[in-house]
Amino acid sequence: MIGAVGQAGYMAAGRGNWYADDISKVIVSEEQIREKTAELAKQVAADYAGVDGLLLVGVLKGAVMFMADFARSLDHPVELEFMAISSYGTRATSSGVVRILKDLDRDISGKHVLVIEDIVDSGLTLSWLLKYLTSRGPASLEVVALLRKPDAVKVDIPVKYLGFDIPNEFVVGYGLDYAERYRELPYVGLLRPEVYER
Ligand SMILES: O=P(O)(O)OC[C@H]1O[C@H](OP(=O)(O)OP(=O)(O)O)[C@H](O)[C@@H]1O
Ligand code: HPA
Ligand SMILES: [Mg+2]
Repeated sequence: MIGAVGQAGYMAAGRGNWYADDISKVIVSEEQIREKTAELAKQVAADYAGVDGLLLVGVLKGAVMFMADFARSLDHPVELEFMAISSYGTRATSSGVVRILKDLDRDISGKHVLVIEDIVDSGLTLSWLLKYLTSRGPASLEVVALLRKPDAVKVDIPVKYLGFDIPNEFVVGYGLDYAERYRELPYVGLLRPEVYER
């Protein structure tokens, strides 16, 4: 479980000031994200050395920042594909109903697929997505997830490449939103409950 670090540095640097009253602390800093992303990319590059046709499937919108940084850290040729799925909408808990907003644009059969996710919370999104992708016949299928909430997981998901286990609280930033806001923050922060309980 990763600890919290102070927010003062970001405030002093003038980043995320708009949200100063909404974020109570930084859960994963920009530097921690950068280091972990490089570490995960190194593992993946080693595991897939010599493998042709590695396809990263990013789960929009939350994975947008992580996908971009991970792909650029990876010393291996990849192709990029995106799906947009949503189960949270404007709520702070999963609706349990996964909706496809954008499907794959192509056939993934015979491809080595890595799903890129920002967070495994209840696990419902990935559980659904892994079944869906498996039915499309990839040569292999694994998950790279930046964050996981071990105390929230309802469905056990095999996450081969994991960044951080974090506390079971609602977080935002680095792609993660509440009601479409906060995605652009460069770090992952704890959203004050007053914001989503308003
Ligand atoms: O493990 P779960 O409880 O299913 O939660 C994880 C999913 O929830 C979020 O997506 P969301 O539905 O908020 O869509 P978004 O990425 O467009 O924000 C997040 O980006 C993950 O895809
Ligand atoms: O903690 C979270 N924050 C934002 N979006 C999410 N989707 C699942 N869990 C979260
Ligand atoms: Mg969301």
